Amino acid sequence: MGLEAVDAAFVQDVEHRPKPTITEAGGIPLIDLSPLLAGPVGGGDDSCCAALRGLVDEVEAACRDWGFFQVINHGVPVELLERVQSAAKEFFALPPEEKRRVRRDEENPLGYYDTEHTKNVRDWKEVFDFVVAEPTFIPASGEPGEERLREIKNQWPEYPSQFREACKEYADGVESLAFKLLELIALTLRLPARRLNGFFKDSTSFIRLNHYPPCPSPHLALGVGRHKDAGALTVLSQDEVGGLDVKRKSDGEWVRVKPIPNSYIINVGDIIQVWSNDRYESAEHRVSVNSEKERFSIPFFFNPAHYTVVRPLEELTSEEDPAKYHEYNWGEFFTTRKNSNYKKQGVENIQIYHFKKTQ
Ligand SMILES: O=C(O)CCC(=O)C(=O)O
Ligand SMILES: [Fe+2]
Repeated sequence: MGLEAVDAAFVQDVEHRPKPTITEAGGIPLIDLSPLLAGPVGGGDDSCCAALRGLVDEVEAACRDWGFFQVINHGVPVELLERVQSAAKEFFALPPEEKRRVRRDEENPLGYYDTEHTKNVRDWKEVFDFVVAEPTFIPASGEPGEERLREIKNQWPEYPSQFREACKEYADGVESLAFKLLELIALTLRLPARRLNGFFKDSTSFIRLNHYPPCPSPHLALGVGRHKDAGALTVLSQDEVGGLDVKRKSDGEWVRVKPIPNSYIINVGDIIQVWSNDRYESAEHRVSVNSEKERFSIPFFFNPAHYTVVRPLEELTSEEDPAKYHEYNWGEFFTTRKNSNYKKQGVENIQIYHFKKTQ
């Protein structure tokens, strides 16, 4: 990033700065997905069912108590991850002018950038974003009732030469894991396994390659400021350095997610919070940086089609348990959030609680 000392734009307000010591999150559930390797979530013979039921119970408790869990035996081939990790490392090691050839701008939100703001404070990171589905459409503006669409296009760098292929193959692998998790979550809500799949037909899912360079003032800045993920689910791979902190629901303490080789970190996003009418809550999280080691991570943001109207599922609401949210259009939300993260603004950006009904 070419910055020696921390520029004021990166400095967090005192109450949001990371403490010098942090608790390791021993309690974050670790879930073994091997019962899923046998076949589709909804089908299967009786021998798989006891294991699948056990798995559904574990996922339910994790979504309810944490909004976060880690999975192993997830079925994504490790070679796909290794290939995209080395492509990301090589890309971020390129000279700034080379990376800027695929820089995002106000027109196209995809590609390289190092100027993201979370809640109006600049993040200590550089990223490369690409969408999984080609073409991907979003509303032309975040204005309510906008009918014009705009295609957002991937921008691929010339170097490293295997970058595009590695990204695309990884996207396919991690997307199939996301669908399995979605089906498991549907089962935890006592819905048919495939109840939520249709929302992802024209998905706006995207993958972000994150690079957090060593930071001279890790007690003042954050790699990503505290936030909740706006989409349905996030499937994250982090390297061995560590730095992801989750706000523990039980006591509001920030706890560090321990890196586990060849695992994924899964978190419920705002859309599942709304669909489930608050049975599950998206957990607040952030990324701390350190002065010695750079860190790489790769989240897959599993997002529905832009035209999805997000509202509590009718199966999960009743007269006694009415919808806790006003409905909203996902494309509008997504476009508004993308625009506001691009530069510092005077006001808070769009948040899910803005749609909460007053009780
Ligand atoms: O780098 C990480 O571990 C998490 C990043 C994150 O939370 C995000 O990009 O939304
Ligand atoms: Fe996040």
